[in-house]
Amino acid sequence: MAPHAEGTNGYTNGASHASMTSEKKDLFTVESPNVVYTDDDIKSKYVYRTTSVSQAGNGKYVATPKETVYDFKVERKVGKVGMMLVGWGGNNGTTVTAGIIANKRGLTWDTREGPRAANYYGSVVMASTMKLGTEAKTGKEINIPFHDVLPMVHPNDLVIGGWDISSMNLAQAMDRAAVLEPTLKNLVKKEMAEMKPLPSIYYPDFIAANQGDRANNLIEGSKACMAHVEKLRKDIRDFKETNGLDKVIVQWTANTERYADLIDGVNDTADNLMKAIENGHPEVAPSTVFAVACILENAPFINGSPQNTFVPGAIELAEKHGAFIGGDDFKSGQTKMKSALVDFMINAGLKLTSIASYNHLGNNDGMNLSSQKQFRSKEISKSNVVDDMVEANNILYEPGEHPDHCVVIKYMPAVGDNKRALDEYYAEIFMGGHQTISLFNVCEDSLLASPLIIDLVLVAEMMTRISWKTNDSEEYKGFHSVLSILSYMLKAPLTPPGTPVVNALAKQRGALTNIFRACVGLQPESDMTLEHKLF
Ligand SMILES: NC(=O)c1ccc[n+]([C@@H]2O[C@H](COP(=O)([O-])OP(=O)(O)OC[C@H]3O[C@@H](n4cnc5c(N)ncnc54)[C@H](O)[C@@H]3O)[C@@H](O)[C@H]2O)c1
Ligand SMILES: O=P([O-])([O-])O[C@@H]1[C@@H](O)[C@H](O)[C@@H](O)[C@H](O)[C@@H]1O
Repeated sequence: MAPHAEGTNGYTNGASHASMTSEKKDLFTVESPNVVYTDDDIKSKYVYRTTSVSQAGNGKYVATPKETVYDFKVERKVGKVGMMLVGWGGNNGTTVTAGIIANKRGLTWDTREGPRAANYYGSVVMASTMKLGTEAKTGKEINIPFHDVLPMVHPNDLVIGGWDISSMNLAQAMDRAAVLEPTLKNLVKKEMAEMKPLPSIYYPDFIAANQGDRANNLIEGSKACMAHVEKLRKDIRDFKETNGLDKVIVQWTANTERYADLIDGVNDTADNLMKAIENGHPEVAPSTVFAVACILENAPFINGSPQNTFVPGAIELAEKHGAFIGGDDFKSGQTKMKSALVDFMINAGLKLTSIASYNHLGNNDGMNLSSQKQFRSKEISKSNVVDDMVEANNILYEPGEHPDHCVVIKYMPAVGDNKRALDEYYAEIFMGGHQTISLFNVCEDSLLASPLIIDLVLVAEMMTRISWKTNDSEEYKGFHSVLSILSYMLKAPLTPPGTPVVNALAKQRGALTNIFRACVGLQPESDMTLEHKLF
């Protein structure tokens, strides 16, 4: 692909590249012949620069710089967006709902440490910044709120709904969750008492038996069927119509399910999965039925739990329909730290040889995970997070060599949502030495997960308004159905079949940041700062 000639306006439609009117004045404008603003969208030509490597024999390589020109288009109108949570009555569901209400109303409440105000701390979109560039005159670094890099929906504007197998209204469920301060709960409970989860599907074999007591808000039927798919599709359509929404994003924040067996002829292809649902096959999980319903309704579906919701047939179905899916398992605390610390240690040339991760917690999630099959789903998602970082360093690790790694989770009711995470990282260092790093991390699990639920909705919704093409095609199209751009918020990132999984936290954030920058024609964030070195 011949690189686009820099400096010429790649557009002939006469649209000026600075005239822009939109409901919300953008924080910045990109002045470039490759970026055009209209009332409806932002179009940019972006030169994507990579290095193509080929083997030259006897262990040598040839590295060839490569350029691909992409045309990106961002729809500027945000529209009215709904967030539907599966498991809305859980600790995460009630906490994120109360948090958005508190922010929307600008609430403050008393605590033992004094007054506290609503915030979005822990959300990368709402509470972090990115470097826009350096000030022309002074060279000073200018950082902007992440939320302002593209026209994104504001969480305060989200219309929230969802399903739960428990009939409790959101105020009762918030009390049951025991996460938030009573002073805050009192300010939002009236509004939350009006929120009632829709009945949901419940296939007992997929979650711990100890969850049975709360299952009193059910759609009839205890295994997959097309009636369930159609009911959930109708729920989404009704929610959209009742609230006058332009789109709905659905997230699974219900209990962790056991892994589903992967069976040829049942869930290996889209057609077989649909047939399996029609035939009521017992190996189709509730989360997969939700995924199918969302794919058919073209509602992005994100799995915040570790089970293998996206069996191969579900991924193929999403690809066939051009629907967005993402997952798996919110990356909230212990694993988030791990994906940063392991990246630091290995990239510092320290040979990590053992990672021991233990945690205990006393919330309902912990109770569900006290059942071996459900714990196994979580053990898998918490264990694979170091693979890419280890494989990338063939100086420290032989092929197939990796640190010892154990994951232990215990249910201790007394501590409730205040998860305790203890980690020990043990490494070989210079000349036969050792380094031991021990971490003790205490947090309300739901206060870490709730901002991730918000980020996942905001980014997934943004992706529905981004399309791309190359010079040799007229048609713009969406990103691949599997939204690997969501990886930063997830423990076990789902990626398009055959593409690599990246777990390193800094790389995940870099991908998210730089893809959004590319959509307005900006080059990736570079820490080279040559302007401060070459003068
Ligand atoms: N920090 C975190 O809280 C965190 C981090 C990573 C992953 N997760 C995952 O997020 C999920 C939710 O966590 P939580 O603490 O809110 O758990 P929770 O047990 O408090 O809430 C789960 C909710 O799902 C409901 N539910 C179960 N099956 C359902 C179904 N088929 N349809 C609709 N609702 C159903 C339950 O009634 C419950 O209200 C869990 O799978 C957990 O592993 C949580
Ligand atoms: O995100 P993270 O802190 O690594 O992992 C957490 C686990 O430690 C915890 O036991 C579980 O209940 C949460 O759902 C979450 O998965």
